Amino acid sequence: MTRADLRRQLRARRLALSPAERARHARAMARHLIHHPLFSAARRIAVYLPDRGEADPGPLVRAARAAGKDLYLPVLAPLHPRLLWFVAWEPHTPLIPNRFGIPEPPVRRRRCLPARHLDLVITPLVGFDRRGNRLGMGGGFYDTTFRHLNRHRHWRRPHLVGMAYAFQEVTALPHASWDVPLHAVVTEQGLITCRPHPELNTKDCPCPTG
Ligand SMILES: Nc1nc2c(c(=O)[nH]1)N(C=O)[C@@H](CNc1ccc(C(=O)N[C@@H](CCC(=O)O)C(=O)O)cc1)CN2
Ligand SMILES: Nc1ncnc2c1ncn2[C@@H]1O[C@H](COP(=O)(O)OP(=O)(O)OP(=O)(O)O)[C@@H](O)[C@H]1O
Repeated sequence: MTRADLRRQLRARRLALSPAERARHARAMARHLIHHPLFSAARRIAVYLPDRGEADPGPLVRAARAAGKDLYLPVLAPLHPRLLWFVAWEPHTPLIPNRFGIPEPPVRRRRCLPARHLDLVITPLVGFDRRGNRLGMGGGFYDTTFRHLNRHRHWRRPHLVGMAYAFQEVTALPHASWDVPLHAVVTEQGLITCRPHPELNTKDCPCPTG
């Protein structure tokens, strides 16, 4: 099966969930994450606004606000085809649809945070495997934005955690040189800590520069 076929199939399955199932799974995902050190240790957390059947970070967002965390949303960087900026998101922040129709806050320089200053990034995804390979919407946005995690082995932040339904897991996704592996994936069934290929395992090994 090609990547495009796999995307189509998994996206259709996501869209077929009922609103009640979607809401129940979203609450379970939040429960699994808020009891995990990845969440408790994080102060600056990026989330996303769910689009066309994506897992809903809503309950997690409410818990994060209650816990006093700072929240950020991805914004398509102007003048760059594949880069995301992260902009502060408070309850009153106005939102404007981007070119894909996904709402985003307006870019104000003092509200933008460099991606490497985030502690935790909750990423949307279409498919994932247990090595942390991620199939996204095909824009290469998250890989481009967090490529420092591959290039500089001593940079551990932010932690990238995918949010997905358990049925979005596939046995193995092909790995491209620019893919930035996910640290973990949270589904309605629990939190999966990913184990990258040994030769790609840059984050769990003791590192002289780290
Ligand atoms: N909710 C959410 N926000 C997000 C992402 C995401 O995957 N989900 N992104 C993650 O990167 C970035 C936006 N990337 C996106 C890439 C493609 C499409 C999309 O709808 N593609 C169309 C075809 C594109 C076209 O022809 O214009 C499609 O697949 O139907 C949407 C978002 C930033 N924000
Ligand atoms: N570092 C890079 N160098 C060159 N091309 C890249 C790089 N990152 C991404 N791309 C391009 O972006 C395209 C989409 O990448 P990929 O299929 O991995 O996106 P995705 O992870 O599914 O999408 P997204 O992160 O936006 O949800 C690739 O086909 C490739 O052409």
